[in-house]
Amino acid sequence: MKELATLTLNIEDTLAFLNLNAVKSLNAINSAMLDDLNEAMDLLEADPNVKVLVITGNGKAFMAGGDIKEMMDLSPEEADHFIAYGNQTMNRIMNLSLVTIAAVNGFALGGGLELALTCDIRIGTTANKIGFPEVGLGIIPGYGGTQRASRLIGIGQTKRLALSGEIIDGAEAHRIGLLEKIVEPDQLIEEATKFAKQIAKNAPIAIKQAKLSINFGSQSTLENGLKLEGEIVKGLFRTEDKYEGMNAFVEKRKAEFKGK
Ligand SMILES: C/C=C/C(=O)SCCNC(=O)CCNC(=O)[C@H](O)C(C)(C)COP(=O)(O)OP(=O)(O)OC[C@H]1O[C@@H](n2cnc3c(N)ncnc32)[C@H](O)[C@@H]1OP(=O)(O)O
Repeated sequence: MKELATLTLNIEDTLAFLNLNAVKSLNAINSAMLDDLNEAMDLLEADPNVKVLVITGNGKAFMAGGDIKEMMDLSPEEADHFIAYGNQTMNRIMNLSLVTIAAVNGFALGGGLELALTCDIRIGTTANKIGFPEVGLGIIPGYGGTQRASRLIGIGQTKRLALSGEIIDGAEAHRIGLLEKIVEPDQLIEEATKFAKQIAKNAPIAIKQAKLSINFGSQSTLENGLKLEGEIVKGLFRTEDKYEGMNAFVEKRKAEFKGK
């Protein structure tokens, strides 16, 4: 277990658990947390064994957003740096080659929702309070929220949240596609772990390439996305894991993937 000032990182074989741990401020994200997130990613990138990362928040919030107390006195130039550092960190999380699951507990507001949006999968709870309250503070989502949310749930639902500051519950977030699954609060980590294990048992290169293909496609034309997908599938036919997966099916046994 690695314990940093604002979070802990626990690596258990092929799974990793990152718990935001600035409980007193409801895990509000500030420069110290951005530093810690980058240090955690350094550790994750150095461990090729880890296949899936689960991010959650200790206490009653996944994250209550950007640290208003740090932001309130920033000059526009300092704010530019804070936003750029945050964006660089969020992009780094989104582009991690391992699979990321946001286990969204309680509040996920502003930067908290933006962090969840960088993850590949969002599992929430019936007790969630989710939204973009930034307009009530005189700003807008600045860690990619207006862009990533509209790609996930569409322009209309994103405007609904980002223009009004409306806070929605888990059931509504699930209904509009902001959460892929919801469970009761006491089931959250169990469900996220179960789903992480389900992902981790699949062919490692295939998992990474599926993520890459989907992420690339969400930012490109259909034509270019299909081209990349085709190249990836062709490449996967050269892997040992493809032979193992298909042979195991025909031989009616469990595949033993090597990530080769
Ligand atoms: C680039 C990114 C930009 C952004 O994300 S802008 C920020 C967007 N987020 C928000 O506007 C949400 C702000 N927080 C709240 O509205 C409330 O909190 C909640 C509704 C989430 C929870 O309310 P309750 O249960 O009454 O708790 P509490 O007493 O307000 O919070 C406990 C402590 O946490 C601090 N805190 C909460 N959110 C933030 C934050 N975003 N930045 C800095 N501190 C925060 C509070 O001040 C307080 O601290 P103390 O006990 O010292 O009074």
